[in-house]
Amino acid sequence: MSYLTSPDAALAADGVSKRYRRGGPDVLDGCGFTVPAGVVCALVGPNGAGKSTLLELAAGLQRPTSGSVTVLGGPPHAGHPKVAYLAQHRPLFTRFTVAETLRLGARLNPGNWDVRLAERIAGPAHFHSKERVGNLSGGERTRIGLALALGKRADLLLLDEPMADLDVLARQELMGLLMAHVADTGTTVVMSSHIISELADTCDHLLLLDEGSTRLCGGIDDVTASHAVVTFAGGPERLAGHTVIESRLVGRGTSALIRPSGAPLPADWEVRTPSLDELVLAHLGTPDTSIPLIKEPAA
Ligand SMILES: Nc1ncnc2c1ncn2[C@@H]1O[C@H](COP(=O)(O)OP(=O)(O)OP(=O)(O)O)[C@@H](O)[C@H]1O
Repeated sequence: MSYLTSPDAALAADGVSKRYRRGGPDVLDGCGFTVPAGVVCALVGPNGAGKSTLLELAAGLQRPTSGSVTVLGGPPHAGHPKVAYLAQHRPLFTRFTVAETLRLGARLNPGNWDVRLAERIAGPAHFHSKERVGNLSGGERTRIGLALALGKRADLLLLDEPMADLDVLARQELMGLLMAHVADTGTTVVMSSHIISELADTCDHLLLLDEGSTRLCGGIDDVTASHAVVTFAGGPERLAGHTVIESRLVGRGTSALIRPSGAPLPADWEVRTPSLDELVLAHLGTPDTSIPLIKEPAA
């Protein structure tokens, strides 16, 4: 499947494969999608699906084995002035103090550094300025990483599990700051996470990876509206003609998550739109990747 790179795309991949070593497995395998500018995109998928690899390709820290990645209309490269990347392992200079780390952020982004936002996230209200980064906890390092990423005033924020090791209050505070920043600036965000319910509240776009391929990509409202949870009396043979993502017997009836064929559904069926959780779980439980599940980008 070919994905045309729209001029409005913040991030696009076309036939991207990635193999880390010769003879090794394809971590990404012909992956294609478009993330439009201005969206907050949830990047989801099981462990090992290739989410971090994809973000590293977009950040220019890895190169695809084949295919192409486009970032803000051009090729990705490390140190892109308009792209900020929060890596999963939060690489920071451990001997630096917190204050030195924020000063480095300012120095690396001359004329383009939001000192107020960076200080709000990781300033004196949170850290003693002489605290060494190497002594901080995982959640505290995440806070510093987010300060560096958001302070950069980037057009594209690539965030690898940004809330993973934060406590509940910090999560609420930093997600709130991130969303306010996005509302103010229109920054595009691609954010991986395993906590789908949290993403449902904050993201408007979905990119679902499984075994290195795109399973679903599109606006969350569009993607959920193109599916239905249906419940009816009788067996699964009544689902013929629809694309069945998941089905199970309930009592004497059937409950299923389907992509309706377009024909009117029988009047005796109960029908509702799935939640994002239901949709993602059902797709990840479906091994058949040949079903055309991906929403094509608009021409
Ligand atoms: N530098 C590397 N060298 C070799 N293999 C790698 C490297 N980085 C990742 N991999 C492999 O690529 C696969 C995908 O890893 P990746 O970290 O991209 O997945 P992920 O979807 O982010 O997983 P998780 O949800 O667990 O963070 C894994 O099997 C991993 O072992």
